Amino acid sequence: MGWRGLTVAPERTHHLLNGAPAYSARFLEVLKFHDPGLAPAVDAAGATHIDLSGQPVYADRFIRTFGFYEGRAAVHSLVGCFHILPDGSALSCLRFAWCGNFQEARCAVRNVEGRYLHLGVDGQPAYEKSWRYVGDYRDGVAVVQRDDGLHSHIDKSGSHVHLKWFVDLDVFHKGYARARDDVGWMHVDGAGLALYERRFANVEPFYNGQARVERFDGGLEVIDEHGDTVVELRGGRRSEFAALSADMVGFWRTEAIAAAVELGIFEALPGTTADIAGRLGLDHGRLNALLRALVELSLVEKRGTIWVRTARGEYLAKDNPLTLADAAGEYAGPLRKLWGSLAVALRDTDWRTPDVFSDVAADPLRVQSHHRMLRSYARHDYPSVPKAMQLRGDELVMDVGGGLGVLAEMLLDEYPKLRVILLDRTEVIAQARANPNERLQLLSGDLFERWDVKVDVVVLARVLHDWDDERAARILANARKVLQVGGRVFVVEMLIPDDGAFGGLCDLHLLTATGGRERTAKEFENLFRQAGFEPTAVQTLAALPSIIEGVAR
Ligand SMILES: C[S@@+](CC[C@H](N)C(=O)[O-])C[C@H]1O[C@@H](n2cnc3c(N)ncnc32)[C@H](O)[C@@H]1O
Repeated sequence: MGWRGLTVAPERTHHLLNGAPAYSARFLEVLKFHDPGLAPAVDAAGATHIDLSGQPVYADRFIRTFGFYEGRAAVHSLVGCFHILPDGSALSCLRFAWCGNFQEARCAVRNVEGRYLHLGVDGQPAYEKSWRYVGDYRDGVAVVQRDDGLHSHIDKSGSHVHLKWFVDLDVFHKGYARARDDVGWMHVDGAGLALYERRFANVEPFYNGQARVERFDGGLEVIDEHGDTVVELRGGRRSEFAALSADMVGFWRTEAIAAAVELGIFEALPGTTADIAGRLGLDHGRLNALLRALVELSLVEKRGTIWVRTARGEYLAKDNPLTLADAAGEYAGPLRKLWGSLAVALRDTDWRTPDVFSDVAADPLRVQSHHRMLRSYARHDYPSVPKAMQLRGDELVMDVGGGLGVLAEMLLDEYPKLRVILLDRTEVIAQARANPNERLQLLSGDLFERWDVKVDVVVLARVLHDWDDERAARILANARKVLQVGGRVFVVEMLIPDDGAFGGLCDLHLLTATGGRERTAKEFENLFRQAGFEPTAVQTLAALPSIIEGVAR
């Protein structure tokens, strides 16, 4: 009988053979035997591997040892983690922060810089790159996660199996992999293409052509490879009636948040109800009602008798650099009023597009608040944009409709020799002047008038989505005029997919607020071509916006 007949005794101090101790030695702990007949064991001196007779097979001791896989075992030592061969010698001189087990002649490790990669059988990196995370190989393919959190598949040489990236991803089981996009889980084929349009809360791998999936309403069903229902295993667990009712009163949330901000609740925390009521001059009972609603919205919580802001509630504090306090007022006030005309906007061909920027300009207080709101979104969404743009670093960049200059400043920080011209409306430029930077030139101007400059790069961050195709094309035509052939344009915008509903409500928001629209990558590329740009790349970022890049022809 070989090592397969040995089992770990219930006390975990030795192994059994046919129910009797396989040897006389006792250990602090033993694990299962693996090929070639060695088991991890811990004695008073440390962690080692033992043979079938319970004898340590080498003299060294480690902090921790793991089972042999493909003739190599991971060990933790004082100088780091590495693999040993059955005689206890190190596979290579490399040391890691963590080592996995060999599978299919590859092994996942994390190096001391915190980066993951795969080793080959010689213990050396199997390819040059390193990743935020890597999984084990299965049938020659592994999942890797890049720094922006998205996942894809690589082969054993580290090359991409396809160029699709997903929020979450699994290895292939019988030709299909489980994958998740922003909407939900699906199955993809070897090219990374979705097998069907539906998305689910969860999916299992395909089993003889069918897979069990959980719908977003909690229902369970078995689907075929077209995503069609074969059999329903459990009906929806959430009531569609209740879900619809909750959607219809979505404004309760908008208004409760705006009222709390207006009353200064988030500045008055932490405190007891009596403290806050006293500070803000509010009725105790009504304040309590508001605080309870804010708990339901995960914005405050009660610790003992003290109300405190939650991590989410912190974003409503007015002194938070990412404050959404201004957004709360905008959404409950003027922007909500514009939504009230949605049916008119959709139905009436002569509906007049709102001029939100002139409306904002007409109220000096709203100029401040509206642009603080945009500044918070920019601070939140743009940190990865400058690096992703991969500029040379010495260009003159024009940030058109650049607002208070958040992206411009991020660009100047990333590229110390860069110069930026920021163009925006007069009242916005006046507010932007509060943050002078000698490499930043502020220019009052109009998106639709001639821009009297020559630059190397034009950036349009969340500008085109405010306008219909005709006006977006005019802005891009202006961008083309300030560039020479070879000059580059970067559009930073959320992309909506060719199929599917993602971004649908955002699209309606733009229609009501500015008469604008969200666009697919193809729609941007068409606009680029009309304006004399050749589309060159679309980069998806972990944050909401993508970067659509073009070169002036
Ligand atoms: C949605 S904001 C984007 C701001 C900034 N780029 C960002 O991403 O945070 C649109 C910007 O376009 C500016 N804008 C709107 N109409 C304009 C016009 N006719 N001329 C110049 N700028 C304009 C607004 O003032 C605002 O700063």
